[in-house]
Amino acid sequence: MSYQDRRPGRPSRGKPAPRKDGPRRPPVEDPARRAALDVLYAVRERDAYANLVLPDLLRERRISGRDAALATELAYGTSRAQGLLDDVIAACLDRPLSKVDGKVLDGLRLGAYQLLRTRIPTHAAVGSTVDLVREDVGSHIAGFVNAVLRTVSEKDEAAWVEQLAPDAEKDPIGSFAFHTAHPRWVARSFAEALGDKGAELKAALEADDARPEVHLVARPGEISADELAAITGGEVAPYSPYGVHLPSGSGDLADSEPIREKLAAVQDEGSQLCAIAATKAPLEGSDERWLDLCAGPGGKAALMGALAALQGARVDAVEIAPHRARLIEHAVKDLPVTVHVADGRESGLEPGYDRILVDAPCSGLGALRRRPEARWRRQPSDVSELTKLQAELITAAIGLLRPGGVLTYVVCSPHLAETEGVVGETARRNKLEVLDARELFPGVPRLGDGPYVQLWPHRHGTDAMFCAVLRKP
Ligand SMILES: C[S@@+](CC[C@H](N)C(=O)[O-])C[C@H]1O[C@@H](n2cnc3c(N)ncnc32)[C@H](O)[C@@H]1O
Repeated sequence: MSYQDRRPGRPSRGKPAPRKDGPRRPPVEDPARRAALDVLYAVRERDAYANLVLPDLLRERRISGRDAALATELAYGTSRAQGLLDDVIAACLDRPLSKVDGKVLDGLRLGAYQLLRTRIPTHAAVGSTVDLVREDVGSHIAGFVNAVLRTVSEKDEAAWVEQLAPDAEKDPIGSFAFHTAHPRWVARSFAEALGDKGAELKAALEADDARPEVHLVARPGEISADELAAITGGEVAPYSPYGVHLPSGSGDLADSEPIREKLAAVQDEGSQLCAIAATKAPLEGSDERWLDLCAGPGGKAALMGALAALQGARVDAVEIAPHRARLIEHAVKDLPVTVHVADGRESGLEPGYDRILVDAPCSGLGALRRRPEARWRRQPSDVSELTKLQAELITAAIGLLRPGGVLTYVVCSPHLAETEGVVGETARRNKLEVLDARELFPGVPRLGDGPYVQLWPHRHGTDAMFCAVLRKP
């Protein structure tokens, strides 16, 4: 289908006639789809993060209730499924996708998502999308958008996948990747970490494509997980003693009382478990000086700080980005945590720490559920740059650790290069003892053969966090 094929007003056989091109009608009031489309523009044009743009936009425009839920579903769902939607749209065009104007493509993605992955009726999905694109790009494009979306609507998602996905026998990873809207390289990295190209890979990718639950952490010493669950209507988490899982659709939490009062914060249960592990790794001798070397925005620093307060320890929190350091300051207010804006590779801090957490910058492949557009933005080449930085940060941490001290290395990724690869190599080179991290995750099932811990959404309901614990001789 090309722009020329479908001019506005040209009737299409057997389908509802597109609207006549006439004087511009006032736009239909559709705040949810308008917000979702504006989020897609921001992600594509400004490299914005959907999960940061949308909440601000909903607040600014006072969109709430069902409209907010629909905007969220459409903005995040469309971002998450982008590659799959693009393949379907491309199959309906007679020109490369790269020749389609950016705003028009965002509109087509939004429309195709509604057609393939929601129960919104075809006429509403198509009509509302055509209206939005017409408003932003002009009437001349309406016929084209209408025609492409009508073609998309001729099959459901399963039929499109059947037509376009690689053969499952010949290319199981490519096939699962296509079915679950993941780039192939991401699916391959999951397969390598799991050691599986079959049912478990499928389960991992499916869980990664589902909307995640929101987890809260109850601040130790302030409120128990039971109390927090009772206040919020959530459920006590299965593994973290401080965790609460909220029911889906809990809405904007920033204003809820426990969070405002700093009794609780939003934090994935896997992150909680890793921060707790960093504070519990076995140690002989003093246990008072703790360091969080990559601390922004401060989730783990706050949990470590609360645990440090209970046992008379202190935490230094290092962060290279000043704006993220400010977020840490906010998160650790009233806790025994000192924030330093510095490069962790040369922080200038006094060596001799008893415990150090290196929660290193990483590809984030373990939290793709929470960052809707990330899977399509990340590139394999990002990983090699990151592993260099990760190794440098671990090496700097080793220099700051006292003999007998423990270093916990965490990334939110299952990619072997930034997990076992970087840790194994750096530990060998520096003659560190690798401890069995599984012992620091009591009650957590399916942790494999050790000594490292890799959590997974499909096994544990957490982000895919990796944790290694090393002791300096
Ligand atoms: C994975 S995040 C840490 C998350 C944090 N621990 C939490 O739980 O909220 C990694 C952080 O490291 C910071 N960072 C990147 N390079 C750094 C460096 N060379 N030194 C210190 N921090 C760095 C990033 O800005 C980012 O805030």
